[in-house]
Amino acid sequence: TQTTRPQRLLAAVQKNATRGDPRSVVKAIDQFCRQKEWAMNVGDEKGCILDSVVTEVNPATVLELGTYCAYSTVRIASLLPPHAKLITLEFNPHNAAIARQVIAWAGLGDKIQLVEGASGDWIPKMKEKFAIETFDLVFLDHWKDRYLPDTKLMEECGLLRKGSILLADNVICPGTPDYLEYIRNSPRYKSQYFRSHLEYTKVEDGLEKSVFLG
Ligand SMILES: O=C(NCCNC(=O)c1cc(-c2ccc(F)cc2)cc(O)c1O)c1cc(O)ncn1
Ligand SMILES: [Mg+2]
Repeated sequence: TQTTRPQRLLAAVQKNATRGDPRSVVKAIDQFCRQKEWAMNVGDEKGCILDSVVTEVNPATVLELGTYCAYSTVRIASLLPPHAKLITLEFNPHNAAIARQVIAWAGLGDKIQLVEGASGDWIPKMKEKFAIETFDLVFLDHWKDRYLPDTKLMEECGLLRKGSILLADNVICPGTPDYLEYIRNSPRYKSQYFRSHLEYTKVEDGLEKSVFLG
């Protein structure tokens, strides 16, 4: 029977990446997406911007919304300090199953907790379920119409502290107009746009980095 794109992406990781070497997993996925099939990973160009933000923030707690095949999950976790924790939420059970295997191949199982379900359901449970106070860094890369409601929900649930960083993918393509409007005009955030391109293409896209001012 026909395989899915996430299954073919996982096969490329298992074929071309070295077990326990997260950067080789990232490289294998980028090669697959450039040479074989496009997939909606943040990619290598925006990935370099993501790397620079992660190393600058040096977060102890990270929340990723939208795991997909765990490309950015592995990319972020490979840069975290020893006892840091990354929680990643994925709605789609098939994607989650593939992501778990990519994370395992990278050898990052002890840094990453993958949670299956809808972000709107899980965000209010974060504190009690995962003994989290606040997140130092949030990477938004899930459904584009969930960025704004989930950001408001994180504020309401006290998951952001003065200095928490939100980094949002795809603010141009596919686009998150309501989120951009809110975050750029809210007195509670200081925002900065990093211009780039949609993964593996020449189409404009970018990342929006926002500091929560408390
Ligand atoms: O997270 C869930 N989907 C992936 C979100 N990510 C995207 O949709 C996404 C899309 C694109 C993209 C860009 C151009 C184009 F022509 C087609 C797709 C790029 C990206 O970089 C993304 O991140 C999800 C699934 C589900 O069933 N329920 C809840 N959430
Ligand atoms: Mg994206």
